[in-house]
Amino acid sequence: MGVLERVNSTDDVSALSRDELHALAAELRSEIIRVCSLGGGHLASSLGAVELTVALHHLYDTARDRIVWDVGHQTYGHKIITGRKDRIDTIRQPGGLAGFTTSSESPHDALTVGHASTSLAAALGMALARDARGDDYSIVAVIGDGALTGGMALAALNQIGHVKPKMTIVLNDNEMSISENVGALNTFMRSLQVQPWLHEVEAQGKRTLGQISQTLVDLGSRAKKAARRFFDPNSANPFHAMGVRYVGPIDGHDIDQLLYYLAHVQELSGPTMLHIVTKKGKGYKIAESDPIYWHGPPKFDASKPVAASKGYTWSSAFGDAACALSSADDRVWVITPAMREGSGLVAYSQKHPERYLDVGIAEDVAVTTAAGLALRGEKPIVAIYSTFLQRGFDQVIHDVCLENLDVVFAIDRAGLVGGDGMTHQGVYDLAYLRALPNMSVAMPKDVPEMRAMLKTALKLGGPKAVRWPRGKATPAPEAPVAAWEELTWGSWEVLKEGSRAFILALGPTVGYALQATADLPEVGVVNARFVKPLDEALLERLARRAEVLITAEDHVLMGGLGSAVAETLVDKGLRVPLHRLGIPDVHVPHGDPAAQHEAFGYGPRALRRTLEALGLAQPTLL
Ligand SMILES: CC(=O)c1sc(CCOP(=O)(O)OP(=O)(O)O)c(C)[n+]1Cc1cnc(C)nc1N
Ligand SMILES: [Mg+2]
Repeated sequence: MGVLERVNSTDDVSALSRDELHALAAELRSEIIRVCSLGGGHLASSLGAVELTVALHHLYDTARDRIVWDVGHQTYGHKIITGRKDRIDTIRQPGGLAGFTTSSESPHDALTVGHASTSLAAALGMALARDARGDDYSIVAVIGDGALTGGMALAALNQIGHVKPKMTIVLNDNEMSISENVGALNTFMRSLQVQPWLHEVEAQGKRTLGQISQTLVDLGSRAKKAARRFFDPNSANPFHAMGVRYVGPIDGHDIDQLLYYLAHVQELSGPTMLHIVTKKGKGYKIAESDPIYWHGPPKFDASKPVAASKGYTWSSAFGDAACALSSADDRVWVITPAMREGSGLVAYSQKHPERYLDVGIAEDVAVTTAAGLALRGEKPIVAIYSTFLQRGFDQVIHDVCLENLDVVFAIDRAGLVGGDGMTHQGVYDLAYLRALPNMSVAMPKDVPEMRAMLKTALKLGGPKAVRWPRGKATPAPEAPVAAWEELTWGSWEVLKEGSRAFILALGPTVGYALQATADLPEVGVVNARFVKPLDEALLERLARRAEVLITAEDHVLMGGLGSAVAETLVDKGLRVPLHRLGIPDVHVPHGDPAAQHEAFGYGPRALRRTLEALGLAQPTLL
């Protein structure tokens, strides 16, 4: 029987011998590969955190002590050994385990996460609560080098260094975000990592000295640090400077080292950062060699893993459009907050490196850097997921809209996103952007319209958001920017006339509406492609003719297209009945977006049922 079979609780992990811990790590690694091969998932990050996971669960009672994982995507091993091994095959599947730590799922999950850089502030709060109550449980925040580029993390570190609560911060440094990590801290961390050979000499020296006396080992270590500071005062460690004790870097795949340092650090007062160096994808050659693709692969054949093409997606279309727009106008820049691959910008970053900027996981910095560029006459495009734009919302108001600057927001993953679930749904941006003076928001039905919207937005200037969903797109023939359509900003298009009713559709629901009404000449379909400004003149004409209007959107109802239409009808005193379809006031978990669209009433079959219920279509027997 393998060790993992005997692990049914974290108490079991605490009781394991060193050899059994090593065996458990190997079995966890195989299990993570197997699970991700079945349904996809965050493979490389979880593989890189295996030894750390085993060491933490051996040392800490995680039902009581708090392990605060940043992002929480690297926790497949954590989930397996905290009582969820029998359900781990369901991870990210409809009704299955979440892909990130989720407090409702297990007492071992300290909090619900998915967005980066929150762990340090959350851990600080937990430490304050613990100390205020006179409790003595341990708090360990685990933050990746990518997540540490987030402003929240650095601001929290500043506070932690000031308040000095007893806590451990494990910096899991694998030199990767999703792409290669960026920034000065990343460069500094590289300087801390001396060449492997020097590491080996040092380790050998420690082993030899250790056979004589541990005190000598400690003395040697202190002498090394003193010498480093003496010969190179600039090696002043920023973490030290922020009042956080720094220890490391150590090998994050060496369980013995991890146990030794974690146990010692645990005894120290105040906050201590333990810097561990790991390899993203550790133990799975193909993931080690390509941690970018294997950060979050779709399902694959574990016996012969190959990186599969994701096909032509909306992100591909945007990447191509950005390349063309930047070639046509040398004032066009593209800024991404650490989502080069996800936003389809690999080719762009190679073709226009001089006008490409990856600011790290720092959406606020992305937005305000764009504002700075626009203030000097450039034409920046902020390429950003809908969910992550939430991190730069104040900057959109304060730094872009107030000055009415020429910044285009190219918003990817607008709508329900599937496996990433609750923390990543892109379903609020219409509501929060629509409210901003000077901002406008559009959503194309297809790639030519995406191109037209981006071109027109850049030409008109001012803050403009163009949003599109996750997933496949229908390619359009290549064409020079000069040949791309220029739109009348704020104009809708009637795709299908109707004598009795109209569906005002947006993005994916345009296709759904055409599908649901193909045999219904009395029901028209409008591509309501601008949510701000609405096409008020057309809306008024439709409202005066129709028996009923229906809005259908892959967005929360509160504040979306349907709200905008309702407000306008009321303001204009138009009494036509309005039927709004979209996401109700709930957090939507991971699942299959198409099935969720049907469940929320705006998929093609659900739309048809609504038309039947409104007497606009014959009820079907099915
Ligand atoms: C899952 C997800 O959405 C991830 S995982 C990840 C890289 C994290 O790098 P880190 O070094 O912290 O961890 P590593 O993968 O182990 O190297 C990013 C940028 N994202 C997207 C992202 C972007 N922006 C924000 C605010 N949160 C998230 N989660
Ligand atoms: Mg990393």
